Amino acid sequence: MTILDKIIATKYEEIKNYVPLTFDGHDFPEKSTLLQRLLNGNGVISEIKRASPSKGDIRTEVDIVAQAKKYEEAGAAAISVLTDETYFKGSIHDLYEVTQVVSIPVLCKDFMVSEIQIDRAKQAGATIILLIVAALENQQLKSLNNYALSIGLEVLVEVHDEEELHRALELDAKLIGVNNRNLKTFEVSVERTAQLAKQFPFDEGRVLISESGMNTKEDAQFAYAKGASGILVGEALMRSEDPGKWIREATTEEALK
Ligand SMILES: O=P(O)(O)OC[C@@H](O)[C@@H](O)c1c[nH]c2ccccc12
Repeated sequence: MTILDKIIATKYEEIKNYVPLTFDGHDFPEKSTLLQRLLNGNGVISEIKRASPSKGDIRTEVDIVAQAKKYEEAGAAAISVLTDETYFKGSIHDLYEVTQVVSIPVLCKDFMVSEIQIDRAKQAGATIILLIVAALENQQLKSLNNYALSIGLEVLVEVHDEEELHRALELDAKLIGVNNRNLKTFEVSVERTAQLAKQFPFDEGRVLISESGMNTKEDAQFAYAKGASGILVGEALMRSEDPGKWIREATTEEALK
């Protein structure tokens, strides 16, 4: 059993125990789309990540509202909030706290296997959800994708190899994330982005986002040079003394317009 299998199995258990949310799903600051922002220029999807199965605790006691505001002020393309509780020490409440205070797009970062989770993400104010191709059967992938789009959410479709990229393209996904980290072995290599970029149809209105293992500005420049429009950064920003500076240095001028 891989770690991904374990996370998914736990997720099904978690879903059984969901208590209805009290958030009303309205009155959030209005948010632009991530796709539009990344078509304008290269930017950083900045993540709130307290812990992870590969790194253990990163910064569990962070003031996430302050952190999210720093991200937004620096010109982040979007904010990603890890909501998985068991393996990442996040929660749907973390997401809700962030969506209330920012007006840039917010990604609910979780292992989506059911429409209930998508409804909850929306109720908590997310504007984007993640679908991990490696974690889903084709039918499930399609129906969750259609469902999320039908309720007005954007979908970031995550891939790790060529076969998964083709499955994402079959959905006509516009936001495709190449995860540089293998979720089965935790191995990280930015070369993944370079490899898959070679197969990527950079037609109008489709963007590649390079996810994970972006530790330095040079990593960001490398990903952009290979064709990425955005990068998704968690740990480096959570550990940085000045996440705003990190984001500004990895964002192009056009992205801020
Ligand atoms: O902390 P990093 O290496 O910058 O990675 C961020 C992000 O890409 C990573 O958190 C991530 C990418 N895809 C995921 C799927 C589930 C959970 C987490 C992730």
